[in-house]
Amino acid sequence: HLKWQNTIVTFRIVNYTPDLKKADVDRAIRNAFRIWADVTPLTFKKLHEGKADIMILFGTKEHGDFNPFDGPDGLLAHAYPPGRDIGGDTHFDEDEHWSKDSDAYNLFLVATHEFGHALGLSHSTDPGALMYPVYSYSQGYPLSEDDITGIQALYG
Ligand SMILES: CC(C)C[C@H](C(=O)NO)C(=O)N[C@@H](CC(=O)O)C(=O)NCc1ccccc1
Ligand SMILES: [Ca+2]
Ligand SMILES: [Zn+2]
Repeated sequence: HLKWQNTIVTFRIVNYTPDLKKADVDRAIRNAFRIWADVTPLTFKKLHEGKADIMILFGTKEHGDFNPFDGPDGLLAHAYPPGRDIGGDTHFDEDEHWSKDSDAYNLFLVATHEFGHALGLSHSTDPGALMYPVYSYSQGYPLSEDDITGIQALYG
């Protein structure tokens, strides 16, 4: 599929980074989903066990999907487009430092970018877009017009 067929999309945080308090990870993930929920008809439901649409985990190097991470910097995270099984799953490179401020790398910002992929967006060529391929820290609202146009072309 290009997109999720249900308006309720489930997610589960399978493990946590030691870089942040559990509550900070939960908040960053919740806020990242809210950004997309606010511009689509989608609702995101957190599961505490079992198989969710979007399984979220932190791992290093080879972490179970044959798309290994690469140590500090470089690849930060990846997410699979909508679909069964690995579809939607979102993985973060635990060899990065995850932050809740301007320190590299801000978990909320990276998660919002990754969930864009998990909802079906690919990269943008617009340097002001959150879906631009390269991380850059910014405060305030993370989505550009380009991001919103993109997601509403899929789910609007
Ligand atoms: C080819 C993919 C798998 C590269 C990967 C990515 O885009 N994941 O969504 C990634 O980690 N990209 C790095 C940049 C790079 O590897 O060149 C990145 O900063 N991604 C996270 C990001 C990008 C833009 C805004 C916020 C977060
Ligand atoms: Ca890395
Ligand atoms: Zn990306």
